[in-house]
Amino acid sequence: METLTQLTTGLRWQDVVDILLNSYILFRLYVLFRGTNVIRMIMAIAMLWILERTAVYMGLIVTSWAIQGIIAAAALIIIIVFRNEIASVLQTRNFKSFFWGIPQRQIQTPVDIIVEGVYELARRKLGALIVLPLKKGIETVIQSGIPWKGKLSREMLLSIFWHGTPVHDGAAIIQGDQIVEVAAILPLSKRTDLPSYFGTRHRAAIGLAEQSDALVIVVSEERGRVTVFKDDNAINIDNNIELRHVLQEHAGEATAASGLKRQALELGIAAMICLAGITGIWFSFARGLEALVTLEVPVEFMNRDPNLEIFSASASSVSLQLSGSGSLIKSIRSDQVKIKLDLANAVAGLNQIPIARESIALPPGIQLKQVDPQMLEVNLDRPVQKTLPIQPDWTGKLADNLILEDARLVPDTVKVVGGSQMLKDIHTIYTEKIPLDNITTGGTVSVSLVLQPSSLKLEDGLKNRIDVIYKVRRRPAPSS
Ligand SMILES: Nc1ncnc2c1ncn2[C@@H]1O[C@H](COP(=O)(O)OP(=O)(O)OP(=O)(O)O)[C@@H](O)[C@H]1O
Repeated sequence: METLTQLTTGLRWQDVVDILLNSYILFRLYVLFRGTNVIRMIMAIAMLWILERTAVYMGLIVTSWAIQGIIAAAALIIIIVFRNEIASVLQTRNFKSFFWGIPQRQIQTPVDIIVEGVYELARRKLGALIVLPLKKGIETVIQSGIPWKGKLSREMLLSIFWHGTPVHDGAAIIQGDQIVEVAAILPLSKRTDLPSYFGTRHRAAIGLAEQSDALVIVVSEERGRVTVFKDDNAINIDNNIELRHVLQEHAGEATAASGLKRQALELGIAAMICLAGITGIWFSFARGLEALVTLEVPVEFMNRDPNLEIFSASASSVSLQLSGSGSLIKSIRSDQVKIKLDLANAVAGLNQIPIARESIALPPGIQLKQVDPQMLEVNLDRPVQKTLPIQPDWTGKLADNLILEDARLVPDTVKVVGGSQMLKDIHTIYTEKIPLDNITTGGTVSVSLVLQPSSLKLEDGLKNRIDVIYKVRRRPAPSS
């Protein structure tokens, strides 16, 4: 319970959307590919992934590498081996079914109409091939014929298989109470043990029965006989009662397979598995074994009064200790973390700005552990200009027999820019130290100015160097 609370604390609404959205995408993929071999391969890959995670958790390095390799190869195999199946699924679905369509409930096949139609075809010796698919799709096995959206009726069956009709060759496919396709080409069986009177029509029926769970009815043109093919069985039908019985059995399976309750249960379980899977993946990334990192992040100031300038801050960057799952922490960069301090309430002078949690923007899944320092001192002031005299900062001592007679500075004043408060107390700018010890004659020395405090600046374009022209003379010898 405690672990659950730990896991869910700090869960943002974006995280919930993240989990739900990806679960829905996974669920839609399931709905799109269910009943095909692709979904079985994807499930196998999912199992491998769980194994791989377990191996990583247990520290089985080579095993986890090996499984990773198998997963990569399996993903490639799916695309290559099942490319036709994938293409066929994508082609046969419309836009709606990709995103929100719920699979339609199978409408019950009207068995009596088929029985009547088939026996009428047999009586008239009209060859016919009728397919009643069950749960597995047959799109990938047959060569699709001509789409035919027509309500199933005895007359419709007779007219489709009438010799004069252009679509009488091939098979008619019935789904629910609709004939959905005619002139479909079925795969021929390669069996060698078939009776000699089984020509290509029968072979095609056997071929489809072998490769799917569909039931196929054949009306022989030559013999006027009805045969039903299902799985590996060929059932010779002697009368319409027998045919009704076989069809009802198949229709019962179809209803059970596509019954609303069963379908709702299957989709409900699939939805729960998708949600659980994505939640597991999300938590393993976002809340996996916790790791720590310390980042030095530069501070950005915002909402400053435009009449004030920042003349100094106690630090320009802040050290943040962050925690999160190992994989997230490993990939984090300092430019993904931002610290924005609000100076809207700051006034001229020294301001203490606390570094609040809200002013730190972190990537999703990363938590803040520690901030150092927790407060910044920011000195704001109105910038002003001031012209100040320059003083040479002599150091050391001239030789005893020499006197510094004159020193001229070029220029002898300088324009500086700084905060108004600070400049109030500054009356002179000093040069860097000029040693007297080595001076023996007059001359010129080029020196730089010392700008103290560091927020003090020279006016734009001014050079931080001046010339000091000095003269020395010999001290008159003491009169004896
Ligand atoms: N692969 C196929 N898929 C769908 N229909 C096929 C296929 N091959 C043949 N047919 C259908 O079977 C007809 C040919 O039947 P054929 O006489 O060769 O078979 P049969 O098994 O002897 O049947 P019948 O007893 O009716 O003569 C074709 O005109 C066509 O309508």
